[in-house]
Amino acid sequence: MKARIALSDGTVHEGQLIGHPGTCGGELCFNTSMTGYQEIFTDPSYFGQLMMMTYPHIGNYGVHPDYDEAPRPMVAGVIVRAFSADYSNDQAEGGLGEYLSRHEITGITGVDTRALVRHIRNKGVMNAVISSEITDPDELVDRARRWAPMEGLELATQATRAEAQTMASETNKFKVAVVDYGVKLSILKNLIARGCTLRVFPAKSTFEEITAWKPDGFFLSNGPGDPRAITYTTDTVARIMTDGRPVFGICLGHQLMALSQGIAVEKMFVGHRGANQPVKNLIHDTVEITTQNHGFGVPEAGVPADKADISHINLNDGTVEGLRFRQANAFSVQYHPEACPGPHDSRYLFDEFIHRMQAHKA
Ligand SMILES: NC(=O)CC[C@H](N)C(=O)O
Repeated sequence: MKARIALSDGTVHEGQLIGHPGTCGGELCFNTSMTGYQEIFTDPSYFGQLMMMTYPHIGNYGVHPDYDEAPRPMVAGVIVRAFSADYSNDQAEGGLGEYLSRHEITGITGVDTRALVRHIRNKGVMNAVISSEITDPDELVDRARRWAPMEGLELATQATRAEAQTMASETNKFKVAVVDYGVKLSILKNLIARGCTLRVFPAKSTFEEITAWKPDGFFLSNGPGDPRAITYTTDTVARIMTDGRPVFGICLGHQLMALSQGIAVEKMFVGHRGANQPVKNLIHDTVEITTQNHGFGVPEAGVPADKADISHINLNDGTVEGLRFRQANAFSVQYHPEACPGPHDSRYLFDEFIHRMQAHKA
């Protein structure tokens, strides 16, 4: 079946439907990871976004429940160059096509993704619509134009859990309160593997609700949408930051921590999404290859010296990738140290969080 993708600037490409027949829309992003499509499609930070993979062959190793970062795909839609209906992987428990169909995700294949990625790279990220049912290009472009812009969009309430949940570790060395704005499962697994018993709280939880559990530290998660729109958590984050117990934040969590200290967060031109982004650790003077997924960021000029030190920068464009806060027992990174998918260069950050909780307890 034919499908089309239309961008809000009038660009239209034709291809074939994959997954569920229908119409979907959102911010058109691209990811440069060569593998890991299932982890990417299920990353809750991508809620409300259309995901275009720059790697051309997608689907060829199937799907497996262990690769899920959430119980279902979270992207709004999928764009690929050459979808593979056949797969070959002795672990696979099914094909990507039926997986997308089962979860009612609409996608398009046979699209010149190189041309589309370069287009966005030059013009900046923009909204788009994919459809297998609307054939009129003008109507599709019109729908893309009318789709809600990512700036100002609050999406964490659609990615968080409804109720607090405890996840025990065998050794139970530390109690970590996780504020879930759309947390990736592999982040929780990294904390549990280091002896942390977790209580994962819904995004709207208050400081009192969270601290009643008596955690040894706080973790502020990744998540979708514009961090400046998540105003219901402002008070909670501010009080967590002045509490004294260690705080670690990843991506959206990092952005919320920055905002709580009066540090600005802005929408980026294109953003960083992929498993191959070089980052320099300015404290260790080393380079890490990192996994990233963000469209907002902290501008370097907006980090006052009395508020935070920049600990990491992106080597492609020099943007801020990590902060050590001066007025809080807190550190954060813009990228994803759990790296699912991706190289594990940055997992030392989870160990640092453990060391900080050890030191604070002592
Ligand atoms: N991975 C994330 O937490 C993404 C944070 C935020 N939604 C952004 O796009 O910048």
